Amino acid sequence: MSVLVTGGAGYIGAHMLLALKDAGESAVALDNLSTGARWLTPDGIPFVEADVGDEAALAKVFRDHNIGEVIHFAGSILVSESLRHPLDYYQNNTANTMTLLKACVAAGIKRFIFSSTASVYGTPERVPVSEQAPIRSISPYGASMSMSERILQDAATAHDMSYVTLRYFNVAGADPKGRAGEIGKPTHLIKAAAQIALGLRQEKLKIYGNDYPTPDGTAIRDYVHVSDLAQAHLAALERLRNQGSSITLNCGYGQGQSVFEVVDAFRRVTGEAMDYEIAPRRAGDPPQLIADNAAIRTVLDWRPRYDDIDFIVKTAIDWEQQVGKRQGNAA
Ligand SMILES: NC(=O)c1ccc[n+]([C@@H]2O[C@H](COP(=O)([O-])OP(=O)(O)OC[C@H]3O[C@@H](n4cnc5c(N)ncnc54)[C@H](O)[C@@H]3O)[C@@H](O)[C@H]2O)c1
Ligand SMILES: O=c1ccn([C@@H]2O[C@H](COP(=O)(O)OP(=O)(O)O[C@H]3O[C@H](CO)[C@@H](O)[C@H](O)[C@H]3O)[C@@H](O)[C@H]2O)c(=O)[nH]1
Repeated sequence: MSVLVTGGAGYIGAHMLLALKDAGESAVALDNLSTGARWLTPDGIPFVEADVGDEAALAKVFRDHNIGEVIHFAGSILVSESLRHPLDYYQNNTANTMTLLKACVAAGIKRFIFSSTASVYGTPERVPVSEQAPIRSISPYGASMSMSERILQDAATAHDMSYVTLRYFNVAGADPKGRAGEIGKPTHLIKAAAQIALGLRQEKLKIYGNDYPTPDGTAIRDYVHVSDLAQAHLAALERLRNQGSSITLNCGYGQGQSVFEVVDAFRRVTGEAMDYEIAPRRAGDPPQLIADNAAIRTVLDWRPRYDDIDFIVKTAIDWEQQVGKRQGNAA
């Protein structure tokens, strides 16, 4: 049996494929290459170029490959973009997830892992935020994902499917062996800062807001290394295979860094201070998101290996250096 990884040519999906491959699992990647790239997927893993909104294409994948489980990463991920294009976000994250679930039910898939997000909490009343906190998204992105969570829950209950929904906090860094990393537009803080630190972009880092109600005025996030996140999915898979019940879990380290603290980590890692400028707050950004991760540590026995902001920053820089070279070679 193989694991179907949707969004397998994307940032987190590619790391998941590496983790599956390293664990000796058989996997199939599916991606429409809207933000992902075929070259990011590891060698030896079958790749299907298709859209998760295409029910016929999905039925064919389930027919052609012996799929036992689905891990669903395909989607649109940017909070600020979702405010400008809400309908695209509801289409890609909610409607297309529903199509994927219909295809799974038709194919008799019994185990499903869903990539959700801390954005479902909106602006939490207190941090660390637990899974029991109210769902109060403040962006179409967050709302599109919380709706998918609910659709998955209802479909699973009715169709004898079990699932793990993982609410990721801010995923960052790159494979420590340099086999994968984040590609595409540098909108995420750590990717943007890594490019600036390497001189790949001749501009100052923009810090979106220094007037948040946080100790240094900049927004706080719980940055989780992408390889630790991939390991959490392997543990989730094991839970489902051992007949564990469906569950929704936060995936973050339980500690936050402000934007200034991330800038400081870059200084420690590179030995040079980074030039920055203060810009207005970015719409849709909550002041603080930090995970209460007690549940995932207990239920999945998740033991992060890379919960160190300097290590995250280092792997992000190493990856940008490598991708910079690759693009230089391609030019
Ligand atoms: N990166 C983060 O910090 C973060 C945090 C929380 C949740 N998530 C969630 O994790 C998932 C993966 O995010 P990522 O950071 O790897 O993003 P990404 O953009 O790198 O990967 C998404 C992949 O899905 C593909 N895709 C998009 N729409 C598709 C469709 N309709 N059909 C087939 N393929 C499609 C893209 O081409 C891309 O390869 C998303 O659901 C995202 O919301 C990410
Ligand atoms: O150039 C930049 C980029 C970001 N930030 C700030 O850095 C923090 C983190 O921003 P970013 O890295 O863009 O991530 P988020 O907007 O927090 O969103 C990410 O993390 C969420 C979970 O918390 C996921 O759901 C989203 O998919 C993912 O894009 C925020 O306060 C931003 O305002 C800057 O100050 N300058």
